[in-house]
Amino acid sequence: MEGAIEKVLLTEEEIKKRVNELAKEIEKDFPHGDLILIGVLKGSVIFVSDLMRALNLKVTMDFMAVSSYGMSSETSGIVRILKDLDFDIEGRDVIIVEDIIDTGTTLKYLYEYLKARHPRTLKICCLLDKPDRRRVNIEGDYVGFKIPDAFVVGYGLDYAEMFRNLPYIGILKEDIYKK
Ligand SMILES: O=P(O)(O)OC[C@H]1O[C@H](OP(=O)(O)OP(=O)(O)O)[C@H](O)[C@@H]1O
Ligand SMILES: Nc1nc2[nH]cnc2c(=O)[nH]1
Repeated sequence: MEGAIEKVLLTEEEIKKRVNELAKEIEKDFPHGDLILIGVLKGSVIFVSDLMRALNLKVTMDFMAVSSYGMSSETSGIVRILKDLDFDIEGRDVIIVEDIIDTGTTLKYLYEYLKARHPRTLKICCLLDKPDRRRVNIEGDYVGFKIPDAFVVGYGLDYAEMFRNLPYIGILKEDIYKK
């Protein structure tokens, strides 16, 4: 698995430190807690688990499953909802937790979809942001790291469902996905 990685972009330690900082920013904005964190499956599963444990607040957790990349390293441009929320979010403070904003297609779609359910507040927390690749206008409220335009894996992020379990974030060698 390690042989497929061109370069380690963010180490386990760097990610941990930044996740703790993001949790502090969220605690400052929502001192009374009672937040709903919505993890976006599958990529955000490790990030949302770590973020939730770093938050010293009352939080509940829900998940949506969406997919637009499938087995590819390029977006299909079509977001498919594979699992919807279990809870009603009307009148609640909600944070969408994502692993990455790339073209922005997934988050833009999700943001509008959830906004229509009338939460009291709706924020976006994403670990990684690739601003150079943006195709639609959407930004994170809490952003872990801005990264260059390269296809990254690890810490939840996959290529064809592999590499999610790497503890760090690495740039995938081009010959793996450009075959
Ligand atoms: O900004 P975008 O260009 O839309 O890309 C971001 C999305 O791509 C990945 O999801 P993917 O469709 O690969 O599903 P996964 O989370 O199950 O890996 C990632 O988890 C984001 O949801
Ligand atoms: N694994 C992975 N998924 C993505 N989805 C959008 N951009 C990326 C990326 O760089 N890596």
